[in-house]
Amino acid sequence: MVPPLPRTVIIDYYDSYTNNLLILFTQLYSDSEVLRKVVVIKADKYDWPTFRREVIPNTDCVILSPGPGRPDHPADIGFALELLREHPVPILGVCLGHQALGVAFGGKIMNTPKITHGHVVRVVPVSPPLGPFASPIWPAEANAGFDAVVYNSLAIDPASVPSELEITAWSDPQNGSEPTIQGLAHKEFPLWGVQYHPESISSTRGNSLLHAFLDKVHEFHHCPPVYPRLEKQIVSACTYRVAASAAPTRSTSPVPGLNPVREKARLQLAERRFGDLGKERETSEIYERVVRTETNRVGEIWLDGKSPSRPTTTSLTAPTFVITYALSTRTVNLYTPANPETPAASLVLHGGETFWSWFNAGQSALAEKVDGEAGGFRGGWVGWFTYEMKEESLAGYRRPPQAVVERVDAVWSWSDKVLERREDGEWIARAVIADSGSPTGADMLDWLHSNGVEFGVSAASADEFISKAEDALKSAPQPFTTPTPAFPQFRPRISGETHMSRIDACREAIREGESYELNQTMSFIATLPPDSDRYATYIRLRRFNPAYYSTFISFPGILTPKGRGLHVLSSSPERFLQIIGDVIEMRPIKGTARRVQPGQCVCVPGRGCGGTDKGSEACIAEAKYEDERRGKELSEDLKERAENLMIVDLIRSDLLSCCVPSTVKVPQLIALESYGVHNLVTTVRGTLAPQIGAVEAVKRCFPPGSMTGAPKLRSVQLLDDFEEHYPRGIYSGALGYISLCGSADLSVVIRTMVLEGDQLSIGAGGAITWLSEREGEWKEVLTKVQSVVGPLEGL
Ligand SMILES: C=C(O[C@@H]1C=C(C(=O)O)C=C[C@H]1O)C(=O)O
Ligand SMILES: NC(=O)CC[C@H](N)C(=O)O
Repeated sequence: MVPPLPRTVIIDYYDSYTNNLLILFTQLYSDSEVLRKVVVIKADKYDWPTFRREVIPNTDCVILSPGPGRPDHPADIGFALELLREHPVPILGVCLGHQALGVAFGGKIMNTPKITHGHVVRVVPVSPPLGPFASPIWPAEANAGFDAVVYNSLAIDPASVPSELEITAWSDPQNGSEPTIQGLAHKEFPLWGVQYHPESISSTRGNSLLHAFLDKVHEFHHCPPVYPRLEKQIVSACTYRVAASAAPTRSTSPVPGLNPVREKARLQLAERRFGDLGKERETSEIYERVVRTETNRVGEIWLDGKSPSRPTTTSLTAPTFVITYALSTRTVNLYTPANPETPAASLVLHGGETFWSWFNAGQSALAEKVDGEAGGFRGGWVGWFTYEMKEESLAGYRRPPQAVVERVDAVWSWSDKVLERREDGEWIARAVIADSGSPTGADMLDWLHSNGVEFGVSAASADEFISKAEDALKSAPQPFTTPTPAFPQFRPRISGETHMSRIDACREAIREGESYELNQTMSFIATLPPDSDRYATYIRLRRFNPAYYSTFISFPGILTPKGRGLHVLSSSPERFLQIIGDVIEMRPIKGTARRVQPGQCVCVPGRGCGGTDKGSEACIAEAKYEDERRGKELSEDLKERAENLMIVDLIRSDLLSCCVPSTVKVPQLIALESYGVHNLVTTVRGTLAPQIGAVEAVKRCFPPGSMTGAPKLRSVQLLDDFEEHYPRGIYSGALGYISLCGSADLSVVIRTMVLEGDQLSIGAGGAITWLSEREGEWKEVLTKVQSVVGPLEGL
């Protein structure tokens, strides 16, 4: 029987897996019960005297989360040792929390004999069973051993286990190394710890462990029929409880207390489908005719999505204004077509406002005014958040010394008119019509409005656009004549040796327990020769390396520290986050292997053509065989699978911060997808909690976990240092659309050329784990860059 749910405080040591514990709760209780009774609180939210005075009397049990660092470092573990020694309520420690239990009573920390992150090990409870494994709730058959995932560099030294504690489980020596302690229990008090991660997607018996713990908690409190609600002030300290903290910020209307008056200004979504018209046409030609000829625009956008084997929707549009944001001065600049090189207006954000909250409130207000079918890009925002926007999204982030130069840290442009090409080739013209006036009602909208910006166009203007699109589709095809010049040769910004020494530093940090995985990156640079056409360069890119998120975005007027003009030529294969209706999906990629290129001969003497008859049937068959072999090898590689699993668990936890807890699921775990390179891809999906706007959801998951490593916060801070605070910029950020209706689709910005002035750059990196080899990782970086820009200078 499942006991009534006690009030549970989960203390989060800034781990990226903590929220996943909520999933275990939802396997035993309903979402609404979990939302009422379980809170996640950051470890530094309270000091010990305050926690003891205000939280302890209002909680029935505590869970200590996993985390980076060591339980014998007060900076990492806060007041946990005092709490454990005083044990006013039952406590369950997970990984770092478990290690803290050992240390609190005198145990010592050592490096585990085999540092392992993201691997499944066999955990074997001692016999006769003790602690949780002796509970009547715990399935007896699991005492023969069960599979669980571990993420640890450190462990309690078995020789140091204090006499008050007993070991409840070991890792199976058949795991290939000396057994390590996997469970501890206090002999007298209800204090338990597990070294493994019961909440990982690939662990078994997670909810049995939680059930056994809660049963113990219930017994400790003499089995009351029901537990009280959590106090308000504890609830408001909770970090995942979406409804509490997601209310739009500082919206200036409606007036509280009044029935909301249905505002006059509404936005209609109009569409015109063209059936078979122009289905056979080249997208580039229509783009040139419809978008590039537009005069009232600040740039051009081609959300291309040119995947060879996975059809995607394409959107073409000429944005009518663009806003940029600079973190260092907290300034928003507005550029309009009247003078695309000088901001028409600037605004400094004040107080607790961030660009995220300001944008979210504006977009949420817009979404409320939309009439028409949601889903996909219906007009609205296209742009990106650079990696540096983590400064305003990541709770606990220690800001670097402010950059002297004012960078362009976020860019979002607006489009009312979009020409879409559906997956099946059909063209659709879309327009946002505002015949009843432009909406206001949030700071962002009011500011834009006061600077002459209108959302939506008149019905007449929409008709004009539809006719223009129709004319283009009906026009006589003209062959593409723009020459597509070769890419300039890129060179690494730092040497391979330097990158590899940073890899060593990453591994050292992992050895010390500071991180489980670090996505270390660097950049490659080139100068675009004068007279080069960036559009033509993009055309070359989409031929050379078509990808699911292929994109061309160009703002010639924006001023960057490297010169005027900011352009993105992207061939990212990776989805960061998609929202359709209330379904949110993320698709992290981890695990990359080189493919056999079309026409490449990989035959060796005795196989295929033996290297003597390139292009022959035997040669082609061997190339196919070798390509598949590389894919299979990647899928079965334990190191690559572990890298992927680590990010999957992190992404689940990110989604739990904005979704209804029980809805966060992994429909596809570690699948092979092969486009320009072979990749391992996982799909994680959930239902967005009510009141969470699209921008807020992006913020809660930003920066993309596959570009940081895990745990996210500590890994990001370490990488900042290792990468010497060189800004990653658009690379590693998120790029795509946020439709005014609330749908969104953003890629993780990888495999992408960024052009600022005439300076081109492309970033690349890879996940470093304890098992990484510096040469292999360096090669992986080169593989990724070469898949986009071809041969590199001097390499
Ligand atoms: C860091 C990059 O890629 C990331 C790292 C990957 C990996 O380690 O296998 C795969 C895809 C991306 O999430 C990059 O392409 O620059
Ligand atoms: N996952 C964890 O909690 C890790 C704990 C500790 N930092 C270690 O590496 O062992």
